[in-house]
Amino acid sequence: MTKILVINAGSSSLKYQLYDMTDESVLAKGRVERIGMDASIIVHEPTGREDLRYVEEILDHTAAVRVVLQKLTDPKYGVIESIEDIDAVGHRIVHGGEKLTKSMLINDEVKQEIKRLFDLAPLHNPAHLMGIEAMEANLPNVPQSVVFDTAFHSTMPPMCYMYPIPKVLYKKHMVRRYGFHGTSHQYVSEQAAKFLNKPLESLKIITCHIGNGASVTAIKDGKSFDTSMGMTPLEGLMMGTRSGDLDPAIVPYTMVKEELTVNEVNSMLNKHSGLMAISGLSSDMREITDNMDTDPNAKLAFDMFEYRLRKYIGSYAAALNGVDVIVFTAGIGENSVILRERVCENLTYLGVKLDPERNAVRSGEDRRISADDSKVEVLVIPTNEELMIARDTYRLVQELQPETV
Ligand SMILES: Nc1ncnc2c1ncn2[C@@H]1O[C@H](COP(=O)(O)OP(=O)(O)O)[C@@H](O)[C@H]1O
Ligand SMILES: CC(=O)OP(=O)(O)O
Ligand SMILES: [Mg+2]
Repeated sequence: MTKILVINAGSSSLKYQLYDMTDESVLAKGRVERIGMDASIIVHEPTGREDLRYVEEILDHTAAVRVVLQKLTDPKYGVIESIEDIDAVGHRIVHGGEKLTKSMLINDEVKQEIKRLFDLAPLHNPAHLMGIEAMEANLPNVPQSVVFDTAFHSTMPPMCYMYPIPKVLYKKHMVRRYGFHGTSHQYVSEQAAKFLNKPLESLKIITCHIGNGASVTAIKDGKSFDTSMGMTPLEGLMMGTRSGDLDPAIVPYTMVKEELTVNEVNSMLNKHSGLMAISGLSSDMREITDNMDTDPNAKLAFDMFEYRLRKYIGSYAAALNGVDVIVFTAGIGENSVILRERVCENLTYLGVKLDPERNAVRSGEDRRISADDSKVEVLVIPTNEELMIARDTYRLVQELQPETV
């Protein structure tokens, strides 16, 4: 029971990693992108072997799952002999709501609940269910588990998760803050404590997961106290294509002025805002930083992104009454030297002192980027949501079949 396949199904993509849990090694990973469009891109990277990349029409998630299983067992590019060698499948699920607060094996009730939450994560949950059902169709006898982005944040107190609006909306329609990227915030906070060789419970930590989707979490006693995403992954920071926080009055106002439907305004805020909207250039931080010295729109996009992130860090330092550790992670957090520099140069009032040489190092390792005399430890910890999902899945299948342990 050691080979665990981890699936992260998005609306138009499906990412996968196959682990051997005897030593937590990755046997292969890859992704199918542009599912349902005319030219899907397939990337398969078996460890220690030649990578494969090609274009083919993949109509839906069931077809994408078939491609993944074929690649994993392919005579040339495969890493296992048969799909029977896969012992369990773990799925990332963005929204678990109030009921699904820990990782679990999939059953009909769990699937129903994921479905009930479609409205709260319209970009993510429908795709996850497609991924689950496609896997079930292809591997009917293999146990499958779900690991929720929201789970780590279920420790938030009501003061942090309630919105100051009529309570009936919470009772009737689940309107409250849930938070996301929890698997990542949890992983990097645990790694940070290990790196510093200090008990996790003794640290006040602010974790910044800055990828295409981005969120900040305030962690105390090893638990999520507050986080920047809310009922949906739209609240909080400015992101690649998402607005993050704004005056809610903008929604009805623009709907009236521009004659937008509910779907159109949702799409505007989720898919056509953020870095993309302000720069008019790209949602990709690399393109923004490459162009910001010459393009004023790219500069404004970067400045807003950085400023909004810094304000959250400041407010979470207030929420925790101080901060011992700031962690940067995910695509931008791990890679953008300039973003980390700009954020930290304006946090000196907290006692943050960045070491520019350490900050400039490019590496896939956990690392300190603050100076030795900084009052706050500033770390870069590469996230690994897939490993967390594989670990939880492995634990759940072991509990299921204790005789094989
Ligand atoms: N070297 C780099 N410098 C700056 N930004 C980078 C670099 N590499 C990746 N990124 C940024 O990371 C973001 C994607 O992050 P990622 O965590 O992969 O997002 P997601 O998982 O939400 O798709 C993009 O904005 C991309 O530009
Ligand atoms: C919750 C969320 O925003 O996820 P992602 O960053 O993968 O879009
Ligand atoms: Mg991500």
